[in-house]
Amino acid sequence: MSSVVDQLTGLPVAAWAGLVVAAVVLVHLVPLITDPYQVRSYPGPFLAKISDAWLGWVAAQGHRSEVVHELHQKHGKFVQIAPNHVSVSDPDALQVIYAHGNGTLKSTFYDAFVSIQRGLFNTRSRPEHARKRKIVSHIFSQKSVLEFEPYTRMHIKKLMNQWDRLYDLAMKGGSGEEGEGWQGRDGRLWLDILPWYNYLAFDIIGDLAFGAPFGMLDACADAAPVAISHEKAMSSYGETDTPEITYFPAVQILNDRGEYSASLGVLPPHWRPIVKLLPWYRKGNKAVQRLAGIAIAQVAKRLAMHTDRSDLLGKLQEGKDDEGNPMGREELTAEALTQLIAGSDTTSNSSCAITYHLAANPMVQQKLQRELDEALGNDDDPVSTFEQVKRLPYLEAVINEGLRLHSTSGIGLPRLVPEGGLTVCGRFFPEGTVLSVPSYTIHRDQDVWGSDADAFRPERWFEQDEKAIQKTFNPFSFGPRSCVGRNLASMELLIILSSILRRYHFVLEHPEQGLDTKEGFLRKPVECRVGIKRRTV
Ligand code: HEM
Repeated sequence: MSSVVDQLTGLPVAAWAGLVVAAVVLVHLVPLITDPYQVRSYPGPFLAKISDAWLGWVAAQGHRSEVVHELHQKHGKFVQIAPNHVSVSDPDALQVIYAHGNGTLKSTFYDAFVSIQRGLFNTRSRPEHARKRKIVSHIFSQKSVLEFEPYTRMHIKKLMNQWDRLYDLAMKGGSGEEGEGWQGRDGRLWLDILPWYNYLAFDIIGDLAFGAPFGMLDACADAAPVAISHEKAMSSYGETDTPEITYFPAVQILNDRGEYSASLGVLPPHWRPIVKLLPWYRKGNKAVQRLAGIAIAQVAKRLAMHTDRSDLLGKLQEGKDDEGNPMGREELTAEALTQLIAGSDTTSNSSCAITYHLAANPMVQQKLQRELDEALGNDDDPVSTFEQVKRLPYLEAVINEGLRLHSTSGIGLPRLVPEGGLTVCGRFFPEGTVLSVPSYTIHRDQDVWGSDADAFRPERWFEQDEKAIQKTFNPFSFGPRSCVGRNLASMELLIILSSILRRYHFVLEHPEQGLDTKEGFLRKPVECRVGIKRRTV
């Protein structure tokens, strides 16, 4: 043995390099030849067949949904996107891959999203998920969500006050930097609405999940308190003192974290410790730490308040599992963090994309405003109530059409085939294969949505086969891991969009440009510059 070691250590550098290259080639070619998941016959890029690096690279570029969509357009229903991963673009596959009872689990992709400890979103264990979901699901029941309405409406009012203030200044020829730069021109206030929707969504979820808003709407800035030392903050659990904090841009941190985790998560787990050393991934890893620091700082502050306020954290504290046990503080912090991540930029990016499409389609905007004026015309309060807008058909169609076309959650959410394998759309996949259905692609399926599937046209929601539409429309995913916050998300979108579209008229600043997006785990607009005119006094 020692002579083999002696011979190897005595090799020249060139021979070492040759050995490393040979080992890398072998590691990639053996699975291609032996085809343990029987996926080689599916079409897809050659690089994706031999290495996970292809999908990792595509994810890091920020347009995974579009790239996978093009592959489906070229190759059809089944596309191999990694050595053990097949993307299936068929609405029927949703019922099999994501349904209750078929035994699929979240893949190792979700390990890249863990911080503090596994939360409802990233736990891969079925019993652990069932336990958490039982505690959390009643918090998001329709009845419970209505208790959150006053907080939601209060922050929407704040956003409108800020826009009104800037509008009045703009009409006097003012301009400034608040948000991302604004100015008055041609009787309109011109600004990027994306940061404002982010301030709004973060303040709402901050208020609900941590007992106080981040104060972004007041400050007109992206800044959240972060615990400086996690270890120190964590070790003070049970004590009344709060951790030392500093301020970081939370929206930026969340974007960095999403891009990092979505790219790291598609790489094999044993590569990840090495990949994390690369500069781009190091920055993402820092974002994961800082995001955890936000939850630690906010939960510590909230618990020190000793209030009986009816919010998400209060309800999480009251929740008990089957044995009657409440969550410990670390789990509580991890779940509050889950809600911050899952419930903030999902709502803001969806609201932003929907507003973009309304500004780009003046006739649709006009029709929506007519419906809003008829339903709310006499009400002096500029912020609608859920009761007023929950059954406005055109508003609902506009929101659904925006969620369909933009697909905030657009990538195929990866699920692991269980023991015994799984048959999907007539094809058998053995245990260990990763399968996913890309929402972005099925949201553009012309057999379901018609030949104008790429257009923003809410009218289609009244025309097309409702059963096919409901089976294919997948913004909140499907089955046991579907969005637990769906009721809250729907309430927020209804109130935000009805209030804002009733009060303002929107046009695009650059109508010739499409909506530029960047995708990590979510598809996010990069910016959305519009001209706002106030419709009501
Ligand atoms: C428009 C807004 C929203 C969209 C499009 C959306 C979409 C989704 C999707 C697609 C999933 C499945 C993720 C996966 O399987 O990897 C999910 C899960 C989840 N969402 Fe949402 N969501 C939204 C708003 C919210 C809100 C407001 C909350 C709560 C504050 C929330 C909390 C969660 C949680 C905790 C999960 C994990 C559920 C589990 O695994 O049991 N979401 N969401």
